[in-house]
Amino acid sequence: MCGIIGIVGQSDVAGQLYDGLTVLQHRGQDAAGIATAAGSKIRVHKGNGLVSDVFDEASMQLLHGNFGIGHCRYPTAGSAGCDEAQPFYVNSPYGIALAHNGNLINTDALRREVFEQDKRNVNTESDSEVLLNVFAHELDTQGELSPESVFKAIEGVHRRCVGGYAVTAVVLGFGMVAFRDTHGIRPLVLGKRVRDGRDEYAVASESVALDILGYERLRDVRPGEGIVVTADGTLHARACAEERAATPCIFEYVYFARPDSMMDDVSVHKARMRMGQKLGEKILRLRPDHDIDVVIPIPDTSRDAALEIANTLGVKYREGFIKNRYVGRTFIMPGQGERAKSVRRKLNAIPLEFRNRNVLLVDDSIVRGTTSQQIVQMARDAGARKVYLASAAPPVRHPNIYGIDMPSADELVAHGRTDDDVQALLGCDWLIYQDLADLEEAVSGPKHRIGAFDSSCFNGEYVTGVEPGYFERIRQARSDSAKQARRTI
Ligand SMILES: O=P(O)(O)OC[C@H]1O[C@H](OP(=O)(O)OP(=O)(O)O)[C@H](O)[C@@H]1O
Ligand SMILES: NC(=O)CC[C@H](N)C(=O)O
Ligand SMILES: [Mg+2]
Repeated sequence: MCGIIGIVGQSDVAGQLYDGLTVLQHRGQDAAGIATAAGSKIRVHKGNGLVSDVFDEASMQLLHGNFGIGHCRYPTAGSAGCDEAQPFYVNSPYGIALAHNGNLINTDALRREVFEQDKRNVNTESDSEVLLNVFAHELDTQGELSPESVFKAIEGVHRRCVGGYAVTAVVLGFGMVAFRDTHGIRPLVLGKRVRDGRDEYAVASESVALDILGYERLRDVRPGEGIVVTADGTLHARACAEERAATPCIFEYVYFARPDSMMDDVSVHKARMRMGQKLGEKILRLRPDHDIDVVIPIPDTSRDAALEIANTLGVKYREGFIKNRYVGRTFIMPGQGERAKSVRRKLNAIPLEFRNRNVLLVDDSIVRGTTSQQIVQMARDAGARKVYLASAAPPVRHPNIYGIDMPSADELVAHGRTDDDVQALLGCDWLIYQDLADLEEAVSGPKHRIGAFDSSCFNGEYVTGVEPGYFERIRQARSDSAKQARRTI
């Protein structure tokens, strides 16, 4: 899941973009970049690494302009090389730079179409560069540059691109553009602040970026909607596709987003607490006479849910694993070897909290099983009598194709396995998963703010539909073994 941000201010925005990216870092740790527009130049600085690695004082000083965009990347297409870091730039028409969160599922067909019909070469394997060229071509076919011609171009993108996408772009001499796929799979929020009596606007993947920059959260960008903020700070917005209710990716609430973010008007923190409450109630239903002594979260993301499970069970909550704050998120690391090694480097047990106790470990999700398998063993080594494991999400049994890099079903520990099989594989004494209906209810909340979700990795139902043969193609291109083979060629 990448993080994106776009700002139109009244003075240079590079500093704000940098600060915004640092709080979106949890969405992508592989590469980062900023593009700003001033005079006759779009300036782009990007590279592999964390935001703090990619930028230094010298590079920041070159990023002039009162409007710009930023990106931190977690690759789901192409390679992890620095040529596929974002934003991407294209010189015609006008000069455009674009940053994309999500994943297109018709990239191959689009790439051919862009080359044969639009006469544009896409120079990398990135789906985001394809998306940029589709947008550029669609804008090129419009008349004079105006908010309306940009909206028409976004309509063209929606007609041609299939998949999940939240996008920010800058058009030289004009302003910032933002849009969200027609299902609203990927998140995008709009904010405003006033400086010296003049309006400044920002869009970002998560509202936490708006918070720390002092922007008021106005609303989420609607599915299919286009946003244009011209360089003078005037906001234009209109539907660029038939209006429909958003079906946001439920995995954002389970794992990706920061708990202090609001997404599609739902507090991620509250959603996670409700997940804990529901799972606690399920445990009580199935085992009213349970013998759990203590509930221990697997940090970081499961903490909110674990605390509510403990409250619901009336059992102590203890921090039994200490996280090394200098190791990043393991799930979004590119290869299985690195992920597996990182769990042990990242988490260490406090034996005192485990010795002679029946512990309930809680994780937000179990995907490849990399974390839970090692953690269950660590709990036993630390002296636990029995080790139970609860997952605040249902079993992940299907690939994600809209911006989370789990393309291959056979890498998922629950794929083709019963819950008992997974329990045996992970080595725990009892494994309990959240039910999907409970998860969806937990996220939409008592006010039913979200009617339906993209829950495809849990139920195999893909809101865009999927062409026959697609899953096999991405499995061949993007499975861990395919990536490993590419690295060794
Ligand atoms: O079953 P797996 O394939 O191991 O994936 C699931 C685990 O990965 C994530 O943690 P991560 O370390 O990425 O981040 P966190 O510190 O935010 O929990 C998630 O929170 C689970 O703990
Ligand atoms: N996770 C994402 O949003 C990835 C964006 C884009 N598909 C890339 O691979 O760079
Ligand atoms: Mg985790």
